[in-house]
Amino acid sequence: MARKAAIIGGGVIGGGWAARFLLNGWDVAVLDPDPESERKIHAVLDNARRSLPALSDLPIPEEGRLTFASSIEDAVQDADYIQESVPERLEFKRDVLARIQAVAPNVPVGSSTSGFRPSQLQEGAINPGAVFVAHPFNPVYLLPLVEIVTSPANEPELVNRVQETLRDVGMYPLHIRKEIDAHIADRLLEAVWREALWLVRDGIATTAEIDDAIRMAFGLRWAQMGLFETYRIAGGEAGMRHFLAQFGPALKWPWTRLTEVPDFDDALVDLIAGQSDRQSGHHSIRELERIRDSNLVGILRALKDRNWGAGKVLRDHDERRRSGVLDAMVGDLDQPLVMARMQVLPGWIDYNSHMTESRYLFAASETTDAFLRFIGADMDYVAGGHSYYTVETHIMHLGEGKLGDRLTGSLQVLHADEKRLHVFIRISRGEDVLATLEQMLLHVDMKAGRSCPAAAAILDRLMPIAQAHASLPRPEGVGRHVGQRSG
Ligand SMILES: NC(=O)C1=CN([C@@H]2O[C@H](COP(=O)(O)OP(=O)(O)OC[C@H]3O[C@@H](n4cnc5c(N)ncnc54)[C@H](O)[C@@H]3O)[C@@H](O)[C@H]2O)C=CC1
Ligand SMILES: C[N+](C)(C)CC(=O)CC(=O)[O-]
Repeated sequence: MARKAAIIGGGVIGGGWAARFLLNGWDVAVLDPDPESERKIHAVLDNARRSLPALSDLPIPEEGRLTFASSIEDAVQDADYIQESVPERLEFKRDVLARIQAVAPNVPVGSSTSGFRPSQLQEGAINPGAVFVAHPFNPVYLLPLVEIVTSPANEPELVNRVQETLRDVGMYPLHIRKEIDAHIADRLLEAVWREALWLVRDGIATTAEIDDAIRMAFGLRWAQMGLFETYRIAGGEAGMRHFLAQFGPALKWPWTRLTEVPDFDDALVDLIAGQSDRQSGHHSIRELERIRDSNLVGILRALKDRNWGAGKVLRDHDERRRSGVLDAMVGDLDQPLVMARMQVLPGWIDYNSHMTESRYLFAASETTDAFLRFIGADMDYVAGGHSYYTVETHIMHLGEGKLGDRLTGSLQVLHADEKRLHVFIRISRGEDVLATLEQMLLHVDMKAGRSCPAAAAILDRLMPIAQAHASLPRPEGVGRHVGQRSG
């Protein structure tokens, strides 16, 4: 049975939480008194459905059930997890938490608060131990970080359980060592934000120029290495010590106005809002969200290819899901085995507006790799020095994949012996086969650089499948060479 999350407050952040849980297969109940809330949540969900599935080549779980509750009691009933995302006012949040705990005192309830400490939220609570801060980042359905801030009232067992829950929906819980106003990330962001306001107010730069200064340079560095690793490199071969010796004294000069706050008078608000309108007003907010989301997907996928930073979180999430997905997909062993489910992503489309040829080979690799893991030739096996290498592939293109198409990769074993694995892969959209790939793989001793028999445990899994597939009709196209007439 699907687990249930109750989302209390369905604005910018509550909507993002709802999408994160729903697209990871949880049922979600949203409570928000705003009469427009349902429309807004659906708009956020539409954007999330375009972007989140593109982070992985595994199929996303079946979407959970979304309901709109009419009361807190209704929303939190049977909930496994509760997330509060109401406006940032302490008394208001305390009141909402008290109403939640009057009906669900023992369910973990995370607060999205950007600045309050958990002990402030826990004051006067019915069960302070179940209340903690789970501070996410916009868009919650794409960005993995969630700052977990706790107080001594929170038992380690609950904190571990909450982190597990959030990992399950693809997030990266960072447990902050000590509670502090505004946690970690918002302290850093506020420093930049405050300085930027001065630069605009003093006429040094426009909002667009400040954004360029960030996105053309250090924003890119921060996205993949953060601050300290970046500065270590900036110290040259001598590293961080040299960097500190060179730039540490400059902190005293001082370049910034960090402790001062500009007056938010009408003149400053008009200046910033006016410049922002000129910079970005030709896009609606939902359009800007879509631009942001597809850029984020591109960056995250690049990091995922490198197994680095936020990309490593995506990979780990795939690994956690992979075995469950495979078990649910494979089906009868005496039929071609559905080993991969994929979606045609924007980066797979070429100048002919269809799925580019190299991606068919990629789709086949995903299929074969899943099969190899299925028979036990997984990463541990490879780490032991043995693997399968592809020595020949023949691709036939039979149809056109289009952006967003959901594809399956199925695999039929044509022949297997202790060294050779000869397979036939179909890349299909529903019943339509878009491409077939015939491949020969050889089992190799990677250190020696030559073929050798596979381990007995691998053959024990492989050979029964090969025998079962031997009675399947031989697929049309097996053994074809380029230029051969069909029929
Ligand atoms: N906007 C952002 O970038 C981020 C905000 N946060 C935090 O998330 C929380 C919510 O912020 P946003 O979503 O930006 O605000 P928002 O104004 O977009 O959403 C707040 C929602 O709460 C609803 N609400 C008001 N009274 C309620 C009640 N009694 N019960 C249920 N819902 C109620 C409102 O109708 C509104 O839809 C705040 O604590 C904020 O600090 C955290 C991370 C980022
Ligand atoms: C502006 N903000 C303080 C609400 C921002 C956050 O809390 C996190 C984010 O998404 O930047």
